[in-house]
Amino acid sequence: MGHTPAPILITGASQRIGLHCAKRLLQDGQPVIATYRQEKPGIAELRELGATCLHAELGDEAGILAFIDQLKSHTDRLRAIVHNASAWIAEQPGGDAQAFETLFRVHMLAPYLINLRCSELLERDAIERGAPADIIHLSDDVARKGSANRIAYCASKAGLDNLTLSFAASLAPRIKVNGIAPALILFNEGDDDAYRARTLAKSAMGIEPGPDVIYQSVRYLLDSPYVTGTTLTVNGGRHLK
Ligand SMILES: NC(=O)C1=CN([C@@H]2O[C@H](COP(=O)(O)OP(=O)(O)OC[C@H]3O[C@@H](n4cnc5c(N)ncnc54)[C@H](OP(=O)(O)O)[C@@H]3O)[C@@H](O)[C@H]2O)C=CC1
Ligand SMILES: Nc1nc2c(c(=O)[nH]1)N=C([C@H](O)[C@@H](O)CO)CN2
Repeated sequence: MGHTPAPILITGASQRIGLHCAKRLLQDGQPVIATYRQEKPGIAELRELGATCLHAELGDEAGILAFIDQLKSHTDRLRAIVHNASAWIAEQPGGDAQAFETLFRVHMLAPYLINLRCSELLERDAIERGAPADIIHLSDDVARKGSANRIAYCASKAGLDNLTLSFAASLAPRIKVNGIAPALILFNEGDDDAYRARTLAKSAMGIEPGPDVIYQSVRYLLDSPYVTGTTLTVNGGRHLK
């Protein structure tokens, strides 16, 4: 029986939501393995807090497989996997096959291969603890209705929602698999006032909530012994307008 809790893997944790959730989990006393693509100040922060930070290029198969090998050289068990890494790419006129493929790989192929090849690490922890382990997919509320200007992004997130259902059926009862579908959580630096006003008006709550609402959702899913195959909508009531 391992005395130290098994780590939680969070992909794309160098900034914003992933970084916030990694820091909150570390504050909870939970070991974290964080992936990054570019060395950013957030990675130095996580190292300072004791996280293991591993480089991962999740936009191509070779990078995904290389990361899985690297991960397995660092741990033989995992409490949970949070698939947070994401590229928010808008459509180019006429489409861009390379962008489409990158979105598919980051949002679907990486979770697919990591889940299939690392479920043994989750099962090992679940058996040791006598309680289920977790996989959490960060999706997007926009998958519910489609997106006129991020068609490929949205389709890849819809595919991720379907992976949640299949993996939940396949991995129960030792591993729960759920999604979180946010709408606006955090604006980006370049978002101008007009865009911000338009976006805030799209939800019933009309606020930019910040990343802790996602950590709260992650915490709920980790702590529930019964919820699986579910995608939590964290959208401020966007579907009501
Ligand atoms: N922010 C929001 O309001 C919303 C967010 N979401 C979802 O929540 C999650 C977190 O959102 P947010 O924090 O804004 O995400 P970001 O746009 O900040 O992206 C998170 C990380 O993904 C990593 N990433 C991107 N492409 C790759 C790649 N090819 N390989 C490896 N890593 C990659 C980046 O790493 P690096 O910086 O090191 O390159 C980045 O730091 C995402 O899945 C997003 O789709 C959904 C709806 C709303
Ligand atoms: N990978 C990302 N996905 C999304 C982002 C982001 O910054 N990175 N941002 C959004 C927006 O919040 C959008 O919902 C409203 O501006 C959606 N997905």
